[in-house]
Amino acid sequence: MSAPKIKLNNGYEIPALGLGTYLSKEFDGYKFTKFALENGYRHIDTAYFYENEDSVGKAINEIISERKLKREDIFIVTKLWNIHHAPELVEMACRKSLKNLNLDYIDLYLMHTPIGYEYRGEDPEVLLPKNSEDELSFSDVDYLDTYKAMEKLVDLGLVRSIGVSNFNSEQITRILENCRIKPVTNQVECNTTLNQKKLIEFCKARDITITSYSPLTRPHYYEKDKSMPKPALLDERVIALGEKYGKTPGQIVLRFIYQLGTIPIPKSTNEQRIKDNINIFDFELTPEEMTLMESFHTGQRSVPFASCTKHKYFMFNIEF
Ligand SMILES: NC(=O)C1=CN([C@@H]2O[C@H](COP(=O)(O)OP(=O)(O)OC[C@H]3O[C@@H](n4cnc5c(N)ncnc54)[C@H](OP(=O)(O)O)[C@@H]3O)[C@@H](O)[C@H]2O)C=CC1
Ligand SMILES: O=C1CO[C@H](CO)[C@@H](O)[C@@H]1O
Repeated sequence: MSAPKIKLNNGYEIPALGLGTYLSKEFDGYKFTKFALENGYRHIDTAYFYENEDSVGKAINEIISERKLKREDIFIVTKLWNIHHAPELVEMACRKSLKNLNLDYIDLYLMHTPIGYEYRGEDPEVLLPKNSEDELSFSDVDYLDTYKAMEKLVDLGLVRSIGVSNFNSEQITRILENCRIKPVTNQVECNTTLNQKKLIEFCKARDITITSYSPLTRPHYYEKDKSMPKPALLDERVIALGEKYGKTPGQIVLRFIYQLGTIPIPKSTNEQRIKDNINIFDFELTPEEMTLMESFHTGQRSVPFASCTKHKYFMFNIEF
């Protein structure tokens, strides 16, 4: 099965579900990206920070050279990391991602967060720089300046679309009031525990899509630590809905995230689950079932960026 496509505000189309790749490193990043592309996925989410752009790119290039897909069939998303926010670093960082991916353009380049970290140069490169108190060492680069440098990447043809990730409504407004090229998406955590109804409505009114990360509420986190948000796929009512539709609980959750009007990017390195996770476009939850799925909302985050709360651009201080 493949995902339908959603039109972006710049005319390009994004497949309505993608493969997440955080923690799918090296051979896994390669093997499961390739498997996903062979099984209907056309949208892959990676990031410079994940250190797997090379593995993901290897899978994409093999699929193209084996003539299974063409480059234009695949929508590849990667992200500018927080150490590269200074405007003079943005083009270099993008070119590094392109080199890692071994591609000549990126479909969608996102600013990973509005928060900049200290840049310590290339040798050695430090992705999570710490100060003497062992806290993250921030930079105070204005994300608007970073965004304007990203706009130039579109002019250069290095990226087709740009967007943001982990931005709140005020930060989105500030970008919209000052940008030349609108962001096409805001990639944020969105799942049953944090269903983002207000941010979805806010972005929709401005023709910005929401891409939903951690759409399954990170079941592997809850398994290890019961203080983490509980994934709805463990709930007996969701299991019962799965039985009704002949779907797994994970498919019910992903269908809910899709029916909220967002683009889920579930991560999996399990062949059966990779196939299942995209097989959600042949059934529909009723309004009553959507209400049930909404009842799991508590607002608790799986990815709270707790080490960034002291930064002036910390994004989760306001309601949405
Ligand atoms: N922009 C940002 O700041 C962020 C972006 N992301 C992106 O979003 C992607 C997805 O989010 P992520 O945090 O990985 O969390 P997810 O909610 O996608 O959860 C991934 C976990 O769920 C398991 N899983 C996958 N499918 C199923 C299923 N059908 N039923 C039960 N368990 C399942 C996986 O195990 P298994 O592999 O064994 O199937 C894995 O352990 C990331 O990989 C990344 O690409 C994530 C966080 C932050
Ligand atoms: O993309 C990401 C994956 O998850 C990490 C946390 O576990 C985040 O820090 C990062 O933004």
